Parts: sequence; structure tokens; C-alpha cells
Amino acid sequence: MSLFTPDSCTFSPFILFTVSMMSEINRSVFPQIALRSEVQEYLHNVYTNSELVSELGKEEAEKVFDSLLSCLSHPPSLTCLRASTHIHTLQDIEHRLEQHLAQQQVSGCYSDRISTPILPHPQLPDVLLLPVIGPRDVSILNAEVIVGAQCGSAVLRGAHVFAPGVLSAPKFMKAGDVVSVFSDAEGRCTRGAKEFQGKKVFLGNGLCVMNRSDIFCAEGPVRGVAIKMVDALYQSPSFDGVLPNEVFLQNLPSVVVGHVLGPRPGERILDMCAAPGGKTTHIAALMANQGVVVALDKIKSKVEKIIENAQALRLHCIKAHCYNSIQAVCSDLTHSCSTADTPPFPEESFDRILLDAPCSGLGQRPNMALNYSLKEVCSYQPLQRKLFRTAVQLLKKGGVLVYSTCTVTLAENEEQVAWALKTFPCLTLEPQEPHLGSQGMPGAELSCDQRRLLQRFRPELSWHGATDSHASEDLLLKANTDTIGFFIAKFSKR
Ligand SMILES: C[S@@+](CC[C@H](N)C(=O)[O-])C[C@H]1O[C@@H](n2cnc3c(N)ncnc32)[C@H](O)[C@@H]1O
Repeated sequence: MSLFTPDSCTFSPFILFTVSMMSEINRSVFPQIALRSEVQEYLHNVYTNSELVSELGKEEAEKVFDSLLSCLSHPPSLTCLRASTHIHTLQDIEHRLEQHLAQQQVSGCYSDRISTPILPHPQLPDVLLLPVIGPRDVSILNAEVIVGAQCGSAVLRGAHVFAPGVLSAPKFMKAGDVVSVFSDAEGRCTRGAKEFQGKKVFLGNGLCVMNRSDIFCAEGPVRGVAIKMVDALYQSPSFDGVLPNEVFLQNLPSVVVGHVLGPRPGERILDMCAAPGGKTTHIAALMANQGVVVALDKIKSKVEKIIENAQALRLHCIKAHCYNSIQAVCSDLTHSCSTADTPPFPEESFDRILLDAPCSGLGQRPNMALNYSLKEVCSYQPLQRKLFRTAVQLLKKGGVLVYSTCTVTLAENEEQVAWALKTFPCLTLEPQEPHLGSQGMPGAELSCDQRRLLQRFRPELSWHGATDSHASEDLLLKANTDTIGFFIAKFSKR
């Protein structure tokens, strides 16, 4: 159907969608995620491990693995926004967001008349969900722009194309042109190319706001939007700079982490791997800004992002530092270590600790290609264990430790839990509230009871191909399942 026609950019305040959807339903729009063969084989072994196969059967286990590879390249069908309910009511934020999106519709010149409904999450009091509309039937144009995989993933979640993400653009491309945007599926396109013959995936059509010469200028990388998406294959509002004091774009399982940690006003909390501060700011909001949240990250530029986010959300109880969390325990007993909010800290000095660990990130969606070697994927387990040891030392007796990752391996998830329970007899696995995901996966010799206490978000279990219904009721049923892959474990310390 529709090429972009500027005349058709009228806002229509419907709740029902008037966009035409692709006629075929339940199909994979994109190829499965491209992984190095060694990584794919490793993951295959995880998903067909003997414990799991004896529960599911070989055929079913293979099907689930196939679904995993397919769903990872597709975007979740809902965008999740965490609302600043420490400042405003959810209804107020919902109302302002509605107005903002209406305004975006008027100025955004979308070719179809769509009004995005805003759906409060049925179980989480600070979450608003917005459907990602797609796959839509969009015609491919002659002029092609190729973007990098990371930029492509952002486009599939509603972003416009920023100049640093552009790899290839036609020789005479100028502002005002309408172009088809593709993602470089295998990381083969060179920056500055005028055309590209490699494997690419269509993302939709966009209106250039920069000339080719602006994007690839000699003075170095340019910033800002280069192409405004006007007819995206998966359409979702752009949240760049939208109500920065009131909403925070965050994957649903990440919001669940904050609630599972259960912070209370007045407590002293440590977020060990905090940047860019999504969970830190949630924790501070749940504490009503009372108490202290110490946020550490080892990368300075990322710590600045935590501070920026804390300021935008008016959360003054966050103290952010650039620090290697592995060394955050004050080991020198002769040297008085500060009990204040700067690292290193005395042992047993925090009520609750979040270890949202650096991980292989294999649960992120959409992700068309991941070029990690097996060595890189396997490098995270030892690092996470070092961080975990520090966490146990810094946690008060009676305190709570939450461990989370956005990956799907056993090594970084259930195996870490099994290791932690053996290594630290003072730890007990605790039930999680809310528990919206599945239980832990078999394969790490945890008992059924232990696995039930874990929370794994497993989009592959309910993946039936691209979304076939955009009715609000159907979408809400998917809210807790059509997410990124994610893992949460909660411990208490005796
Ligand atoms: C999964 S991300 C954290 C996301 C964050 N919790 C949020 O919700 O916004 C992991 C972070 O750990 C940081 N990191 C890795 N190793 C670290 C270390 N030894 N000490 C502190 N931070 C570390 C990385 O820089 C990265 O920002």
C-alpha cells in the first residue's frame, strides 16, 4: 500500500486502528537472529539440555529453540513506559502522554491514520503500555539508506534514524527526499558507501532531513536526526525527549526488577551496575525519594547519564559514582572506611542490593545479528561471580539481594543461582512479587521448588510469529510474555 503522501498527515482520534495490516498473519517478517555458528550451537545445547529434554521431549525442545531464534529478531508487540508516579498520578501522566502523542501525529506526517492507545498495565501500578503497530504493508522505494544493526533495532522500536547510525546513502540524497531504510543484517556495509549489495532487512520509509554530505561530512561524526521515519514497518511513537520528567522508556522485566527488590523509604540501597540508571531511578521513586540509593558504574560517561536521568526525574536521593563494584568493599580494617555514600563501603552496610549484572545480552529484542564469539559469551560468568561475592559482603544480615540479567543462557542465570546457594550458605532463595514471567529453566540442577522461585521472561514460549491482532485485550494478554528475554533471582541473607 501506501507510499508517503504529505497530504494524508491528519490526526484521527480513534482508538481503533485504520491502518491496513499485512494480510498474512502469524509469519516471521525477519530472518532469525544471525549468530556465529559456535554461539548458535552453544545456545542450542542450552535449550536441548538433558534435564529440559526429559521434561519437554526432544521435538518440543527443538521447537522452542527455533522460536527463540525467530522472536529475538522481532520487536515485542508493546512498548513499555515507566511513569513517574512519585511526582504525578498515573492518570495525569496518561492524559499528558495522550496529548503529546496527538501532537506528534499532527506534526509527524504519518501516512496512515493511527491513534495509539495507552494501556495501563493490569498488575504494575507505574507502567503504561503502547502497542507497536506492525508488521505494516509498506512499499519499498528506489532510494535506499542502510543503517547499522543497533540503529535498525531502535527504528523497530519507534526511533527516527540518527546520523551516526547511517552507513550508506544514495550519492545525491538531499533533505526532502523520501527513502527506504534497511538494516545491515550481517554488519558488512562500510560507512559512507553509496550503495550496498549485502544482506539487508527492510524497516520502512523515511523523510530525509539531512543531505548525504551533512551525514558523511569531513569534520567528523554529526549528531541529530538524519531521517524521520514516516512509514515504518513497525510503527510506534518516537519517545525521544517525550515528557522527560514523567516517563522513562524501560523494558517490562526491568520494571519488575524494581518491584521485586521492594525498596522502602529511608533505606540504604546499592545498585552495583547502575548505568544508565533505569533501575536506579525506579528504586529511588519507589522509596519516595527518601533514604539513599548509591549507584555505581565503572564507566564515567555512563555515570553522567545516571546523574542526568536522576535530575530529570527529580530524584535527589541518588548518589552516583564511577567505581569498579568488584572493589567496593572496604578491606583495610585499620583505615576507617567511610560509612557515607562514597565507595568503598564497610561490610554489611546496605539494606538491599541490586546486581543487574553485565551480561551477554542475548535476550534483547529486536536483535537481527549478534557478532559475539563464544569466548565473549562465556566471559560473563566469572565477572558476575566476582560482583556477586562483593554484593554478599556488602549486604546486611536480613537484607535482600536481587540478581538480574537480560540474557538467556543457563551459565549466567540458573547456574549462577546454583553456585550462589552452594557458595554462600547464608543466602536463601526468596519468592518474588510480582511474578509475571515463567519459572527458572531446567538444566542447572536446581530443584523444582527452587526453579519456581526464579523468574525468567521467555518470549519464545508464546511466540507464534508476527502479531496478528492489535485489539487492546489481546495485546494486554501478551504484555507479560512478549517481552525481552530476562532473568531475576531474589535472595535474603541470614
Ligand atoms: C546491564 S547494564 C546495567 C543497566 C542498568 N542497571 C539499568 O537498568 O539502567 C550493566 C552495567 O554494568 C556496568 N559494569 C560492568 N562491570 C562493572 C563493574 N565491575 N563495576 C561497576 N559497573 C560495571 C556496565 O558499564 C553497564 O553499564
